[in-house]
Amino acid sequence: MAGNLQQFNNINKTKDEKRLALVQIVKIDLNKEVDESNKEGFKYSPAYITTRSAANSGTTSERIHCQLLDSHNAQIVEFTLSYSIDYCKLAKDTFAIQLNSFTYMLKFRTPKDLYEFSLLLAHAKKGNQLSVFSTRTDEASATQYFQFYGYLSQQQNMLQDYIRTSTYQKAVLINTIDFQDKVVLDVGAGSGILSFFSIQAGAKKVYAVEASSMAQHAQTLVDSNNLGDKVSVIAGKIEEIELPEKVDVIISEPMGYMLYNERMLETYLHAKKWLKPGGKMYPSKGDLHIAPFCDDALFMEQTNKASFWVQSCFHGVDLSALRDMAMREYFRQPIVDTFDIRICLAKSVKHSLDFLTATEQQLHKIDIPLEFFILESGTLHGLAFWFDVAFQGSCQTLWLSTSPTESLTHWYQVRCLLEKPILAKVGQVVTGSVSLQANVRQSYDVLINLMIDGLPHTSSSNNLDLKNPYFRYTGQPLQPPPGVNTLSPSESYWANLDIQTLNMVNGIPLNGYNPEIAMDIQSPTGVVNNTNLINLVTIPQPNIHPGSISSTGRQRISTATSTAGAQLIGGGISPTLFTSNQNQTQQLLGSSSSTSALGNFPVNNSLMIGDYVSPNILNASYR
Ligand SMILES: C[S@@+](CC[C@H](N)C(=O)[O-])C[C@H]1O[C@@H](n2cnc3c(N)ncnc32)[C@H](O)[C@@H]1O
Repeated sequence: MAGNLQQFNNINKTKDEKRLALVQIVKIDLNKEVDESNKEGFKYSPAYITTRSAANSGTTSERIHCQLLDSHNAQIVEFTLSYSIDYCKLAKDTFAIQLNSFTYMLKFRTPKDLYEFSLLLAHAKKGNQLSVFSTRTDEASATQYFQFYGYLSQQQNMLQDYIRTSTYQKAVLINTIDFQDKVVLDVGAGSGILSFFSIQAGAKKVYAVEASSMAQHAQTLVDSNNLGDKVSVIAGKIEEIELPEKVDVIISEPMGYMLYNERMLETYLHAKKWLKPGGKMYPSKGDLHIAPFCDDALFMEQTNKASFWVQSCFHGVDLSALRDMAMREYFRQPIVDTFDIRICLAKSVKHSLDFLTATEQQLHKIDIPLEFFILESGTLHGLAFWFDVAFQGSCQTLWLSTSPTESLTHWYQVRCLLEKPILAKVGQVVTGSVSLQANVRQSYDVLINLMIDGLPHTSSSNNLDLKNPYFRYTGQPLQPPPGVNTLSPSESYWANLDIQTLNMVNGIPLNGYNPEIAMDIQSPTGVVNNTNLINLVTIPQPNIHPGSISSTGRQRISTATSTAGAQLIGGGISPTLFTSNQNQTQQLLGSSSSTSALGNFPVNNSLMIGDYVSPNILNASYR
């Protein structure tokens, strides 16, 4: 009898296949009585169980594949261990496992052998338990999601969002004290860009965890940048991987549309199980802003689309029975694009989330009470959403903003329409709520409820599907909403021109009224070359693509006239300009040409839309 389990543990048929000895296997058909031959079976005679790990489809977790073999190596039964398999210890040396309608009694030579075998099973069952991620995510959604992020082109789109990427880099580099000689966890590392920034700030070790196949590309970059000793790329989900140590800092870019789409913030919060007490989070806080807006054109556009279904004789067919369904479908779509802040009828309500203290569970249902003091009369067509995140570093706090008043990012803004708009008058108070209910499609059902305070008959609500937004951004310059002019536009235009003319000499703008500007320096081409003015040709341009979102969408509407002011919000200014003088910065910010002010890169909006594939085309866009 080959009863020593330890001895058989060492018999590896393949690298990860183990053959374990059993005393005997008795198969019991629960519907029949145990026959005589099976009684014999309890005598010691060799039998085996072999276990082999097999990758789970689409995930990095492993299953344990088992075979029960008799003494002649013939297979008795084959099965895969899962958390749902029933097994129990029957006696100090006997173990029962139920597979389909049969129970197999596995009798071991000694209790110690049984104990070792049950440890193996317990471990396998644990390994097969659904992770937090799998429990909350539909498998098809996860597959599509990680396929999306496995494309270099999608990572490029994010990297090329200049506001996003440069704000992250700046947040890290102005707070090197938080990174110097520290251990960092990069949650959802993608190409590894945030890991590289952490190393630039002096981190001694970075664990770059990435669940999509992008992990391989990140490894390539780590190797080609000779950082293999400092950056460890770990392929897998944060919820399922193990780290060799706890970390001082967690860095991540987990924000989706409306902040919460993708449910990756939950992954970010989950990662705190690896954070040392007192550790830092980059970013550390998120604010979701919500404001009521008026936009007749948008409302009409959606309504008109549904009007197609009003036709009573479309190729001879009456479609009108589906008109209401079509309306429902269009109004269930949150609209992703940008707008002039002046369409907002009241100041935004802010809902803050402190990433250091928040829990994953808190994000399963987010209820936000609303109270708006109407500042502008108009038809309230719905709610506009945008978000800001803060990097509250030990040295300095930096904000990354997706506000309509700031430079456009690839998150744009999101608007949720009401099918039944509300007429709101200045001085009135609008109350209500937004409820975000997480779903297994890595997104949220958005329920909005609004009414003029004290007037229940004005109440209006809508239920939207954040997973299926309508991508409406065209890149066209923004039009101010009608009815915002309190001065005569024609007169103020000419008045403005007069002021500009006063400030020009031979068509060249003066630095205010500064008489000291020398206008007499001639370039070899004969063009006046004023050293106080920025020279777009000779300024070294950063080797950074300004991003696919740019000047045609919206330049930052800013009251800040200094570079410092712009730096605060991570505005769309090239790093080289942080050192240039105020005139230069202002001149560039004021640029309205169709080439980017940041590096003379031509901006092609149709290309941009092509890069950020509309969810309505592929139904697979997360950003
Ligand atoms: C918005 S991208 C950010 C990529 C990169 N950090 C950057 O800033 O460019 C989010 C990344 O997180 C990964 N990710 C999402 N959920 C994850 C999870 N649960 N575990 C590990 N990676 C995840 C995605 O595959 C994706 O590459």
